[in-house]
Amino acid sequence: LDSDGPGTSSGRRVKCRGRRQSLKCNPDAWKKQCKELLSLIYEREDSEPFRQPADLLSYPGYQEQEGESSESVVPERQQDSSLSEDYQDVIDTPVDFSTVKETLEAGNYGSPLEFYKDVRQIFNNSKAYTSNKKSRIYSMMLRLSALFESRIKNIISEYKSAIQSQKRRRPRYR
Ligand SMILES: COCCNC(=O)N1CCN(C(=O)c2ccc(C)o2)CC1
Repeated sequence: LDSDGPGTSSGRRVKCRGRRQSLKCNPDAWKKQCKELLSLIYEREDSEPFRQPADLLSYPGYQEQEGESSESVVPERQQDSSLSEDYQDVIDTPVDFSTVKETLEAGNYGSPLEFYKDVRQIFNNSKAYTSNKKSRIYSMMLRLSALFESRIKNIISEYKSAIQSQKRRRPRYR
């Protein structure tokens, strides 16, 4: 954590003086940060397969994209678009970004850790479902997961330090 100016000469980290509104101290800052991260994810084409619940009945196109060439290569899963039953067999907790977005906007996440858990489930489902590490959707998931992990770790560490500084500070009498 970077020092916060003169108050740190004694080596004590003075982090959350004065108003709670400053970014480092506000234990609610994570909500806006997660909304911004979600917008960034939606801007990426890589998120397209993960914005709606998996349903290959409406997206048979994915099976063509799995094979290298267009000839009758057996696509990753069944030849017909029955992936959705198969998908439900394989994946116990289906989740996609539309449900994560709704939960966040409804204020139903108590912390960024709960948000993180749901988003990581999206990626783990894709890992569990893919039978070919070179599949297009799998590579989209890997790129998106790398972006997400690089951004969520600061949101979570700022949240944890804001909570910590809240515990250590003297109780303020109203
Ligand atoms: C436009 O979005 C349609 C809804 N989404 C999906 O249908 N899918 C996204 C989830 N999913 C996979 O992660 C996956 C891994 C490997 C393969 C072949 O698919 C299955 C397909």
